[in-house]
Amino acid sequence: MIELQHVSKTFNKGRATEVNALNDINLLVKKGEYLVIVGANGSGKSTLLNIIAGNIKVSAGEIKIEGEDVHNYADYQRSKWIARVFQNPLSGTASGLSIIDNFRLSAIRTQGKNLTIGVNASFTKQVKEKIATLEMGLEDKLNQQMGTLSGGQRQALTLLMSVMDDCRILLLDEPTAALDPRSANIVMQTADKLVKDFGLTAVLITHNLKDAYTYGNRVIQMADGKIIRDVAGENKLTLSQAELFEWFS
Ligand SMILES: Nc1ncnc2c1ncn2[C@@H]1O[C@H](COP(=O)(O)OP(=O)(O)OP(=O)(O)O)[C@@H](O)[C@H]1O
Repeated sequence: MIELQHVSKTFNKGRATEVNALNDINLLVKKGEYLVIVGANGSGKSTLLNIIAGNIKVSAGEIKIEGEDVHNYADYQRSKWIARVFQNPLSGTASGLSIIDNFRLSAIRTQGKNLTIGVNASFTKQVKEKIATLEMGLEDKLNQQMGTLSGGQRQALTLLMSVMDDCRILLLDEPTAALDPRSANIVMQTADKLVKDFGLTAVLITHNLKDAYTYGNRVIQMADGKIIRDVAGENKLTLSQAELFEWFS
């Protein structure tokens, strides 16, 4: 669960370049909800995601994650709950390491000093089984360098790593913007499956009408740092693509 109360963010306060990126945002994303955020360039979508992730501090307001007040927590302190997938497939994984070493690194990051991970055969088996669910044939290439994989394969593996970490919240920041349509489809479908299978709370930023239409059970539109439209459940299902198209401007 993610809860924002009266959250505002001003960049460059007091200077000629001052921007009110977020204006008094109130938002409750319930456990298991898959929220899609749309809106024009500069409407505040990334700032909102960065504030949830802890990459930037709020100028005013409160933020709770899984019921805990994380107002002053940095991103690394929030990483036990939050996984994030960025636009650039290179950001989620280490190119020079193998697939299995990337999974080890990811597990060590969240499980701290549990050094058994590195030598544990059951860990490798577990990773292999998880990767097989992607149906990309990567389960037989655990020792292949991550840098040799396609962008779509890397994004799908990044998604898997985040759920193996036991994260409860998945932040998807235009995860398919740099991918060809086929890879983009695989990544979006993988994310959707993981959100459902693991009951994750997810937030997706997208400029893609089809993705906003197809995925998620709630959609909000941002404009000038505010949430100006918010539709969930049945009402999202009945929203037509033509109606949703209006939300992108
Ligand atoms: N670090 C920063 N310093 C100064 N201004 C910023 C900073 N980050 C964002 N802004 C400004 O805040 C406003 C909201 O930006 P934000 O990136 O959140 O919008 P967005 O909806 O994600 O846009 P896009 O769709 O183009 O990614 C914009 O006017 C932007 O220029």
